Amino acid sequence: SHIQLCIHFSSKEESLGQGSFTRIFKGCKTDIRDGEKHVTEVLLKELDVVHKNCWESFFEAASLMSQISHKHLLLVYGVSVHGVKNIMVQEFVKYGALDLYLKRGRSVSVSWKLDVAKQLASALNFLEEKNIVHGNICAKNLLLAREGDPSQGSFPFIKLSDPGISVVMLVILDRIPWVAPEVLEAPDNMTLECDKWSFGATVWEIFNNGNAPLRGCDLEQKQQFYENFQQLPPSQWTELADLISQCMDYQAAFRPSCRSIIRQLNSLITSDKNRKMLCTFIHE
Ligand SMILES: N#Cc1ccc(Nc2nc(N)cc(-n3cnc(CCO)c3)n2)cc1
Repeated sequence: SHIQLCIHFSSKEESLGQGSFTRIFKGCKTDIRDGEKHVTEVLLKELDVVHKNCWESFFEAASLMSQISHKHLLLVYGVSVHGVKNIMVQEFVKYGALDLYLKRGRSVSVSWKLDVAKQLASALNFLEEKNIVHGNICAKNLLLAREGDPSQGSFPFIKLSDPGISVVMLVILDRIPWVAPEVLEAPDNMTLECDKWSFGATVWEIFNNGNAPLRGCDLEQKQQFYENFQQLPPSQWTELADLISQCMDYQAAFRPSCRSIIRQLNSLITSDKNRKMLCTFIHE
């Protein structure tokens, strides 16, 4: 059914931040259904006017997300074109982008991080089953809907955001080390395996307080990273480091399936529980 979508800026609040070539604002949308008014908080993602030529890619990202629905995929209500303004209307996710949340020094537990990684893996598994490539898996595109408080037994809840402007548009080098190396050769044949590479880089971010891998490296050094088949600095936790390096295998075909990723995450979760039990046991 055609949902009447009339967007109005509740107030043109200052930008909440930005994505690539976009600025984000908080707004609200009013739906009129069977004569009743429903006002919903929304996130307005506005494509910078200077990057208007990317509007196809911007809308491609929006339509990707609106075709499918899954609990860990961001809900995209629609798009609106006002003159030169291209705006994507998304559900407003309470705590925003995960990288900023982690950088703000929130101390979160290992089990919190593993739970987030597992939620991302299940979103990837869902996309893989539909043979849909996301193309921009990274902590900036993970949105935190619930903080979770393990002492209360509640867990975090994340939503995977739209991929944003396609990697072909962006300076591909800017996406190293999230973009799989084979994409540099052929940018338009992104495969499901590319998302597995990005999954590895994103888990690395989650376990490094949201800090971007290769932070501070210039474009030359980023290119060297791939040319020399380098790996990210491994975690002390060998099993975690193994999972990340399996995902970031330079041979796309060797990267693990989503099922294998989820299986390995489950065993990390179990060994983390055992470690905690052992610690409490020893301290008692
Ligand atoms: N302080 C604060 C605060 C900011 C934002 C939100 N909420 C929200 N909801 C969304 N649907 C998308 C995003 N979002 C954030 N950064 C990007 C660009 C990278 O994707 C997208 N943020 C909540 C709190």
